[in-house]
Amino acid sequence: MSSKSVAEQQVTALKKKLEAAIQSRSTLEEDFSVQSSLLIQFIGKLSLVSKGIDLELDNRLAQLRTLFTKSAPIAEIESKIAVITKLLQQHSITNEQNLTRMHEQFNMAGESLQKINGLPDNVRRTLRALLKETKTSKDALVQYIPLLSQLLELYDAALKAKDAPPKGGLLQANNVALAKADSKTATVDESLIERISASLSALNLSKEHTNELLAIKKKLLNDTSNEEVLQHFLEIFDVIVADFKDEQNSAKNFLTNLSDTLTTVQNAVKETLTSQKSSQQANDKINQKLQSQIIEMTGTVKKALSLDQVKSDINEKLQLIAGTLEQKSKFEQQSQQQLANQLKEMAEKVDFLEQQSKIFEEKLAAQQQKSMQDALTKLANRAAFDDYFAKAMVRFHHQAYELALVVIDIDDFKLINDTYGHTAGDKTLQVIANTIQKHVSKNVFVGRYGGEEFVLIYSATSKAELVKELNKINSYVARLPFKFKSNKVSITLSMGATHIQQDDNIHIAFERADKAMYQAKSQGKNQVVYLT
Ligand SMILES: Nc1nc2c(ncn2[C@@H]2O[C@H](COP(=O)(O)OP(=O)(O)OP(=O)(O)O)[C@@H](O)[C@H]2O)c(=O)[nH]1
Repeated sequence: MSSKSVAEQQVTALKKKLEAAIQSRSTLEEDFSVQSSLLIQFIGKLSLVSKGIDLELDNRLAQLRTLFTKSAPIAEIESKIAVITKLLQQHSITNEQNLTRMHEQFNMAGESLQKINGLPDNVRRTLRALLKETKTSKDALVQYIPLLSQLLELYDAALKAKDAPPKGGLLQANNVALAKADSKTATVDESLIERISASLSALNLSKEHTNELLAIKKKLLNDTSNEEVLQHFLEIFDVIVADFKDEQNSAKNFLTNLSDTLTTVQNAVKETLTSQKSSQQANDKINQKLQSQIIEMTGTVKKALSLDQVKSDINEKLQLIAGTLEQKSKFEQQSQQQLANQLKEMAEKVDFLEQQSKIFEEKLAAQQQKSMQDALTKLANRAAFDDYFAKAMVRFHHQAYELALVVIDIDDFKLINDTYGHTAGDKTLQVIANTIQKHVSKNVFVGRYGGEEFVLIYSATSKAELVKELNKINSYVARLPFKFKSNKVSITLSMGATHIQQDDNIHIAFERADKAMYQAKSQGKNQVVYLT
């Protein structure tokens, strides 16, 4: 074959390759254009979805779209995508946080609604189902929208039920706060008054203020409008504030007296020291005078020429010395008297101070005792019980002994309050407290735990003895001749008892005794239940 035909063949082959290359490039370009337009569409949709969420994200997506339309270099497109990816990651984190917050807020709002009294049954049921459904968090915020709308509907239903006549049970507390204008006619929240009355009984004020408080409490229990209740609450606050002020003043007075007395004693000591100093100086002067008189007399004797002259000189000088000695003795007497007076004065001041300290100490001791005593029943209060029981538990864990705890609750006490009034309830509490105190064995701790609950702590009593004694107390109480509004009433107790076990702590032991007491209630009340 000639060299020309070889060249021609090569050219033809090259042409073919070129055509194939052009063909595949145009296929590639077509593919790229199809994929670019797909990507542009995708970015367009992404922009639509994320529109308004973040201005920067909006702008970046728009820029990316433009880069694709202009077929910009890949490197430029890549850097834009990196920025957008970062922004999207941040949004994903924020979204997670929002989701958690929304979940919590939703549940809180639902639970708040659940707590409202008097919610209609259907609303309560739907709410319970709704809250059950949202117990676990949703995957997207958008899923909360229908749930929120349901919750709003329930709130709406609750509000409508509240407005519906009669029985203002629902949202009653809000009513009281909101409708000042209606306060003259709104129903009085009796449970609130009962709670306040019970808390007032636990206050330890001075006798005078306790009487004032009792008078207001009496009025409070007869109040028929919220306005009166509010007025009496204000009066109660005034009495409490006045009592605090008195207490503060009495402590302040004592401290002022103490400070005055100390200042006086300090001054007296200072004066004594000064007068001692000045009397020392005066004494020195007299001694010097005496010394010079004696020296002078010795000189005169030496210089004297005749015995008569000596006699008369000595006589004269002795008189002078006697005078000075008399002066000295008078002066010494005077300063001793002065010193004795000053010491007496000081002793009186110290006595006075001692008396004052004693009074204050007694007052402090009484105050401390009061703070550990329940004002109504005069039994040990909750704080005293906590203290006593904690110490008993420490002793028990150091060396085990028969330590038992009893929780007592008066049966159907609310009924006494509701039927015969709070004052009758208070009286009942006092009588029952006295009866328990009177019939428990020696060395048993008796306290009022709060409300109509009492606690006993036994330190060396077996189960059999304990249950026997509790049953005895129960029957004493049941036989008490209560009479309210000429009705004979019998009051009973439910008691829960337990002995402390080696691996008990305060809470476990108390819970067991409390559980035993509730068991006594559920088994029909008026009985003792012992749990091991
Ligand atoms: N008078 C008066 N009542 C009090 C005092 N402390 C608590 N209460 C009332 O005691 C009552 C306790 O009632 P509930 O806890 O319902 O129990 P209950 O009526 O005894 O019923 P059970 O325990 O089931 O037998 C409430 O009415 C309280 O207001 C108080 O110091 N004085």
